[in-house]
Parts: sequence; structure tokens; C-alpha cells
Amino acid sequence: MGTQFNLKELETGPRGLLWQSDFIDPAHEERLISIFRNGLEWPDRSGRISLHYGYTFDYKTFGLDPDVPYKEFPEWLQPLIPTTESRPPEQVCLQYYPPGSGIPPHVDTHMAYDQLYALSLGAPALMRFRRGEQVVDIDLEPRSMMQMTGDSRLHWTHGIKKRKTDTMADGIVRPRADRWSITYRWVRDGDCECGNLDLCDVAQRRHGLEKEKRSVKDPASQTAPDKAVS
Ligand SMILES: O=C(O)CCC(=O)C(=O)O
Ligand SMILES: [Fe+2]
Repeated sequence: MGTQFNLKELETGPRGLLWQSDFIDPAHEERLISIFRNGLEWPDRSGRISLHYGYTFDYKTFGLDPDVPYKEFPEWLQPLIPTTESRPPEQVCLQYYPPGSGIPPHVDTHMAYDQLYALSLGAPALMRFRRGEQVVDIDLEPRSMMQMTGDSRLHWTHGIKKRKTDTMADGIVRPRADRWSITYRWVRDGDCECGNLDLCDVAQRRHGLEKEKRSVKDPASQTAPDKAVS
């Protein structure tokens, strides 16, 4: 059954961050988690681990890698694919975060990708958005769908601290537990023109400031350096 999309901009900011709570129901979530736990072959290492579906992006040519075969979206993934864009995403990434793991502050590469959505499943975690001195913590509640557009996509970094608890705004300390996310990415048509020299790899390249050592596997590792996050 198809899922309804009803994304709305969050009033807390960052600007352009769209949100939809309860994108799927708890029974559907439970079935997915059972597949993630029992039906998939995960990389055998500790910390955050990922599985990729769709195309692989080649950071040498800045196009889709013709040498890596397209990986079909599995059946469980199909009803979770956003239908709000003109085409399905080129790449989908399922990530598992055991308690204590996170993802460093980054902006997903502007050069490769345009639209970005993420669905959260399992335990909640705080995601920190940062733009200069501005900080906004967003609670990634399970079953919520998030879309990063505009400023939130281009001009704010986002990351999840590596820790075993999150301290909420009201002081309550919430333990982390197993979390999964599904990130959807659409390849950019044309160049990013945002011109942000701190965060945009297109702008950096035009100014001869290109970063070396790009990872082919993990777009989130195209991290823009962000100062220590408190
Ligand atoms: O886990 C998430 O919700 C988002 C992960 C992320 O930022 C990324 O994969 O680029
Ligand atoms: Fe990201």
C-alpha cells in the first residue's frame, strides 16, 4: 500500500526542514525492524553500518558509476520510496546505529546530490543542525520522515553525537537504543550554485579548494569540516 506524503516545514527551524510524523504505523515499523534484524546481511563491524540500494555514485567522474550494477530496491523498501519527486531516488541508504554510535557533522555533498529525505525507525536520537553559531537540535522520532530542502539542505550541517544518552531540552536524560534510518538521494541535474565556500563542494572546487580523499561508498563522509560540536 502506498504511503501518503504530507510534509510541513518545522517551525523550530532550520529553514527548509520539512517533517512528517507517523509516516508509517507501528506495526509496519515492527515488520521492517524484524527484516533489518533477521533478513539482511550487514557489514561485520561495530559502530554505524550501512547498506546501499540503487546506483552508486562515482566521486571521480561525479556521475553514476557504470561499473557498479544497479541494486534493485527490495520489496520491503518499495512502499517507503518518496513519491513526491519527479522520479524515484537514484540512491537509498539503510543505516543502523547501535547505541553509542552517530554520524559526524556534515552536509551531504552538493555536487552529487539534490533532494534528500530520511526516515527514522526504532529508537529516537537527537540530530544537531548547525549554521555558524546557530544550533537546533531535532528529535528524530521513530516513523518520522524528514526532508532537507533549501537552507537546511545547503547551509546547515547535521550530525548525531556518538553517545549512549541524549539530554533533552527539559533535562530528561534519554538512553539511546537501536536506531535505523533510510536516506533517499536524488542525483543533481546541473551544478549547485549556492556558492557557500564553507559547505559546498562545487563552490570549493571552483575556487581550487577541493577536498581530497572522497569516499565512494558513503556520501555522508563527504563531510565539510565543522568546528567541535558541544
Ligand atoms: O541517520 C539519519 O537520519 C541521517 C543520516 C545522514 O545524515 C546521512 O546519511 O547523510
Ligand atoms: Fe546527511
